[in-house]
Amino acid sequence: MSELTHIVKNMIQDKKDVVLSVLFGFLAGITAVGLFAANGYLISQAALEPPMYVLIAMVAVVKIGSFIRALSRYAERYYSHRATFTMLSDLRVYFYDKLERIGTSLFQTYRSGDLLSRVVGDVESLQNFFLRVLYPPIVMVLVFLSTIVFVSFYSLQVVICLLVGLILTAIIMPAWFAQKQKKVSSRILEERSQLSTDVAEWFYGFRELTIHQKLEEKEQHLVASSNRYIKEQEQAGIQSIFHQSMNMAVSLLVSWAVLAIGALLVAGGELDGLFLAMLIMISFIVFEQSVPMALFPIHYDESERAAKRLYSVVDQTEQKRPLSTQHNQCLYASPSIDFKKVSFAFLKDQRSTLTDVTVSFPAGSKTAIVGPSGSGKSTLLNLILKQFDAEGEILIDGVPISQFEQEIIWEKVNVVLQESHFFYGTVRDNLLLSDQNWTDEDLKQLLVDVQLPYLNLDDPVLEKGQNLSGGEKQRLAMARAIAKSGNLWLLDEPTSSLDSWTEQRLYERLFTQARNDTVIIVSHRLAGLEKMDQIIVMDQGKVIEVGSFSKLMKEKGYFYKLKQIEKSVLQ
Ligand SMILES: Nc1ncnc2c1ncn2[C@@H]1O[C@H](COP(=O)(O)OP(=O)(O)OP(=O)(O)O)[C@@H](O)[C@H]1O
Repeated sequence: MSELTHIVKNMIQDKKDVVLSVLFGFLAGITAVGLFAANGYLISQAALEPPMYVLIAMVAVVKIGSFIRALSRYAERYYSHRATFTMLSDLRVYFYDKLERIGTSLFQTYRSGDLLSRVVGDVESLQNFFLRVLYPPIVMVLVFLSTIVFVSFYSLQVVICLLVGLILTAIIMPAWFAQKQKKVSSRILEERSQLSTDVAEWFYGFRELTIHQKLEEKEQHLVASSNRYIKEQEQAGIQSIFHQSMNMAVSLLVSWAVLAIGALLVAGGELDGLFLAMLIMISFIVFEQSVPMALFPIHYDESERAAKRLYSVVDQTEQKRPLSTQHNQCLYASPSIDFKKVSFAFLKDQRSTLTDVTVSFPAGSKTAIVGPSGSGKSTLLNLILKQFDAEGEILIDGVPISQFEQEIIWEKVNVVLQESHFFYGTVRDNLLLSDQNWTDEDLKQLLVDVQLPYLNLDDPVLEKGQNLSGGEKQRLAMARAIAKSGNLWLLDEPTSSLDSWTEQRLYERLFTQARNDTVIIVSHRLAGLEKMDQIIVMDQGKVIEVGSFSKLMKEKGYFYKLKQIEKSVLQ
């Protein structure tokens, strides 16, 4: 329930639409009852041949009633849908904001398709929360209470009959339907999430599936997933129609009961026959309010599950929120970074990716991190980006990293990771991702500087940079980092696909700009490291050597051996 309470609180911020929906819903319901009551009375009066003006006046009342009912129903739909759309849009923004904070560590727990299904599908499911769960019962109770007060002036027996009908159609039967529907609803959510996950994997892995000739097999799997989802939906559709019909049948039986009770009362002289048709008509229409209650538990259950699934993702972000933001000024200057006994494992109870790492990156220093694949180099950079929480202390300018907003760090860091994403658009669009203030002239010069003089700013870039070579992507990513005005550079093998000549030009450009900045480069290549202030050598998640190039070569340790191997391979 607590998750739905969040959503109710969220909706109450748009109080006006909520109140107007209830108000017009009540007006539409009560005018419908009044209209039918007037019709029933009119029929009975007409049989007694009253003066013409009485009939004309009553027909006029009925006409005005119909008009008010239609207008109120329209206003109710208008305000309730407006409130719903506002709620959905607020929810999307809220969840996007939360997901953005947690970043890539989200994928430790969720597959991308599942996340998509939660953020799109589950938010979509919540549209029924207001439209079918929150306000219709309020309107129903208000209309029923008003009707019962009116009917009590004519017959207490009919009041009891209506109350029994209300309890049956609005409480007992929906509760029974809910039991039956629960399993189906849960299967629908599971199948939707599975389908969404399969579709996402199919798209991401399309090329590999084609090359390994597994496309057809995967397609069949996808079709099977889709068929299961459709079948569950059909099942749910059939059940809900059945439940509505059952509820309607019971409400008609109640009307028959009103007719029988009314007839007995008229025969016994306890009720004026003039009002019998009116009471029957009232019982017909008043259950119009309770028939949709057949679907109330289904929508309630669906909304609750959707809210739970959404908030279970968000709760993670709450736990990871930084403590305070009071030190966010530190990153305006080139920062120093210190790791003190830092250990980290991606998953609990699994082997450590980093173990007792103690290392310093002084302000304005240039550091290279080298070591075999899988030794934890990229993970170390990711910890500086606050992508994950680690044990031990990470300090930026002497302040614990937990006290920095993740966004403040990202804002001030120039990053090139092993894989960079490129968006569908032009070269200009992809460069301006970092800083919108660059002029076309500056951007053209930047392309020349990163050794891409042949690219035009208006050249198209396809989704994920499909029309760019690996080396072009790396140079564009570097240009994007250069276009950003941070003082801390985190570069993870930024030139692994480049030839040595281009690589050297690129580094010249980079070091000219980053003269006073703190630079950390992860590299597999050992050439050109003489210029670095320090080299950190990692192996199996541990820092095994630290020092300048000449110091490490003199010590003839691990780095020296790596260098010898590289030399022998190149000879
Ligand atoms: N998202 C992840 N979830 C679980 N384990 C991961 C994840 N990313 C990396 N690892 C594991 O952590 C270890 C260190 O990975 P990391 O990418 O930091 O190494 P690296 O030294 O940068 O390797 P490379 O030089 O190949 O890029 C590896 O054993 C890897 O399998």
